[in-house]
Amino acid sequence: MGIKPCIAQKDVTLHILKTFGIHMSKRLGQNFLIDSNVVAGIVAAAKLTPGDAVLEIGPGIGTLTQGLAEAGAAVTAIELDRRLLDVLAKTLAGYDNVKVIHGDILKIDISREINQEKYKVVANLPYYITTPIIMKFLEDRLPIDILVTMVQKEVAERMVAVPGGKDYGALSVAVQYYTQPEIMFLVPPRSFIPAPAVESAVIRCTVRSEPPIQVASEKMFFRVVKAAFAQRRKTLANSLKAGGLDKDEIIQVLEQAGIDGRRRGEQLSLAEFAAIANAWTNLK
Ligand SMILES: C[S@@+](CC[C@H](N)C(=O)[O-])C[C@H]1O[C@@H](n2cnc3c(N)ncnc32)[C@H](O)[C@@H]1O
Repeated sequence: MGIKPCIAQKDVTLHILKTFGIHMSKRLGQNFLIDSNVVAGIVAAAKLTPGDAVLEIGPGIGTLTQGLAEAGAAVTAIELDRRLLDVLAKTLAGYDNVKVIHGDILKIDISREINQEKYKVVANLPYYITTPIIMKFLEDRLPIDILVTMVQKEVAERMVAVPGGKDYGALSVAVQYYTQPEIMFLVPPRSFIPAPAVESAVIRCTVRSEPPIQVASEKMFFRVVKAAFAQRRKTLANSLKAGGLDKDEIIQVLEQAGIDGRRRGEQLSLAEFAAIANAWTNLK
């Protein structure tokens, strides 16, 4: 897909902001999309069919929201910046399939606002809270089937990373435990105003109906993952010690899991983390 910024959309955006006297807030991660190809790419990645319920986080001045509404989605858009509500009332006035709510996505009771059996999350996320938002949605097991979001390129790479590389970490394991993530396309800084300092990527996470591995206790699984990545250079045996096991327990756990304690967390697959967590659970 071509990703040339659309000059017309840039002019429209600047005109709207000027008309409403709005200065974009760095604190709220406001980098607005001005590239209609990127908007179309995000909408396509969400595989929308008319009537699909969509939760959009941070509609800004409504550029992506319009794309979603035109694809026939029933959009619920949550925006924190009160100043943008008047703008959105204007830019989205022609759509009866959009509901805008003023609120903080990390505090709002989402299931009250979007009372659907299944919905999709589509967003150009504020980068300062990308990971907490995605993790909250997944951990809370909201009834989401697809999550399509713009994130920093580095974050996207960490989400899809496989064992052995420098990008593989606790975020990779958690995202891959709950979903099948795919990087859809990269987005250059010039597709936004103001242009961010970093490159971006659109990622699609298809939520799994079942985890890819069997864990006796999810809490224990994530405890092991956290301990293994707390200090990346430590061997697994040392990480487990720091995670709360004594020497004998470590020997037992690793033996039962069939894993060499001299390996490091960054080399372990989800199945191997699960084997350690299950062996640890059996100790108790
Ligand atoms: C990167 S901009 C994207 C704007 C628009 N969707 C676009 O693509 O042009 C992020 C948006 O999220 C909003 N926002 C920031 N923090 C938020 C929060 N905690 N809850 C809801 N919206 C938030 C910002 O005000 C801004 O409108």
